Amino acid sequence: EVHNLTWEVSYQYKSLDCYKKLAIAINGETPGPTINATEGDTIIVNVKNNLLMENLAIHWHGIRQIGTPWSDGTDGVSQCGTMPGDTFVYQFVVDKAGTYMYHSHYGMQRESGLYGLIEVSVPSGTKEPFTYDGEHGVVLSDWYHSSSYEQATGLTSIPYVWIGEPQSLLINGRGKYDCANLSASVCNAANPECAPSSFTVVPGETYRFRIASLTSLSALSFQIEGHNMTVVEADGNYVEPFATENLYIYAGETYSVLVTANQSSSRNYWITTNVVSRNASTPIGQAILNYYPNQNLIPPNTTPPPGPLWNDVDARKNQSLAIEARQGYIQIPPHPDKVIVLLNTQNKVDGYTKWAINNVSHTLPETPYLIALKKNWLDVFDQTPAPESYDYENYDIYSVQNNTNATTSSSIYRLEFNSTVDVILQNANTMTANNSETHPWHLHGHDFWVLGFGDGKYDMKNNDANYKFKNPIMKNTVPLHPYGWTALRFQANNPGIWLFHCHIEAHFLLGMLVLFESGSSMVSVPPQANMGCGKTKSLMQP
Ligand SMILES: O=C1O[C@H]([C@@H](O)CO)C(O)=C1O
Repeated sequence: EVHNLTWEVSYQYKSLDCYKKLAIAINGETPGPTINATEGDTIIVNVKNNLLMENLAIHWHGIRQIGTPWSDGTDGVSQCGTMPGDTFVYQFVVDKAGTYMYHSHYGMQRESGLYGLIEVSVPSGTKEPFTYDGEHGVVLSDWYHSSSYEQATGLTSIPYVWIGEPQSLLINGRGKYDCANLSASVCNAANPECAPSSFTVVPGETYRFRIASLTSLSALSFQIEGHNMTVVEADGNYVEPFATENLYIYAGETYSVLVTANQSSSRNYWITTNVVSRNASTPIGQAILNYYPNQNLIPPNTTPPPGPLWNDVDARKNQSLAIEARQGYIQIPPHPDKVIVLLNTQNKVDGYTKWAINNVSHTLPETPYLIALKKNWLDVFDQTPAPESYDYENYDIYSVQNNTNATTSSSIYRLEFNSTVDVILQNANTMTANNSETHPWHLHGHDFWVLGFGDGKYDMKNNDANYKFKNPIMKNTVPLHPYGWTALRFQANNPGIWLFHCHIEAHFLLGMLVLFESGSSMVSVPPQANMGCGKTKSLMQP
């Protein structure tokens, strides 16, 4: 089946958390429309940029774009941003059932609300390894009252101005800011736009909640008062089911959990989400689990569950360790052809605060990499190979980072086509004493196997011994925990050039990204629609 969608992207005044602020909407809505499709379907999205004053690119997060790298929607990598007034047509196949998402991949635009869910069901006649009676989609996001322009300006200035913590957490685009002391024209608690989201369940039935985190900064915990959840899917891959009271979810991750409506049906229950990993004052986000036939917006008279403590790192690591592939769904190449170690540090470069990988803070070129590679334009990006390791014998990951030798570069990693690559993400202290952050790393164009997580410095001499998992799950986004390491393996089997980056908007802007090229010479000639910027102007036909 072919789904032909027409989207108009524009700024709209929204009161998502009761506070009136500009948001980017698709056909007037944020979150945008959910894309519902069946495995094997073709999705065509005609995206009209009505933002008036800024470019646009939309990334289909978790969709591997096999054979369609032009549709990955990443400004500076796969395409030139679509200019105001122009329409860009994305076309791709959703080749694997599961829960995915889409969002802007232009500057820090995602922060403004340009995102939504992609739900891909199994082909008819195929059974999933679990059953349920109904389903609900849940988009989690954090919400700032400052604009992405103010944020990006502060982050790229001297002195550095950090964005701070979000004002609200949203569940399906609805939150509640405290409007006390603000005029009703700015913040109106009675505005129906910020009434809580409500999810209706029939007593006794089991529901699949497809949950995606589109936060720009926050790591979250998600919980439903009085109900356990069973995790069954992560990033479009089946999980060996495990029950939990709360789900930790990092920016760029998706999960499916099964929830049975097995509590007293005489009332509704709270659904809450709260910030973890950072010491935020952001209030919890709230929604309602509505037991039919109670009225859907009646707030329970219980205290909403506050969720786990922000600094309970062990609980988060334990969930990471609990996620394994569902039995029967594992096939992994036994050995890597190459091992790349990526040290994550916060650095100063020429007085600017940056994030760097092996001391290189990455920048995107004017001309998209994919087209530069196809055309063999050597002057578009730095041809020096990106560094594959750091000085791990001497480097102290616990000391305050004050590298003076960090640089910026547009260099890339070139991987042999079809080779198996292990990537070890190594965390370290930031430029603040006794501080190391959580970074959710997302790979475009592929899923990877999660080989293991550990504390401290990864032991390079004792490679495989560090890998803990018997049944590594495939994912496209994985957390790197404070002062720890995360190991993953993937096959470079998708021709093109693909971003691998921290999914925190501010960190991506500040260079916390790398690029993996493989088999790009096999990619066919780029559509004109992807061109128009940098050197690609020379390819435009009249
Ligand atoms: O990139 C970041 O900068 C701040 C802090 O390190 C300096 O203000 C922070 O918490 C980040 O994640």
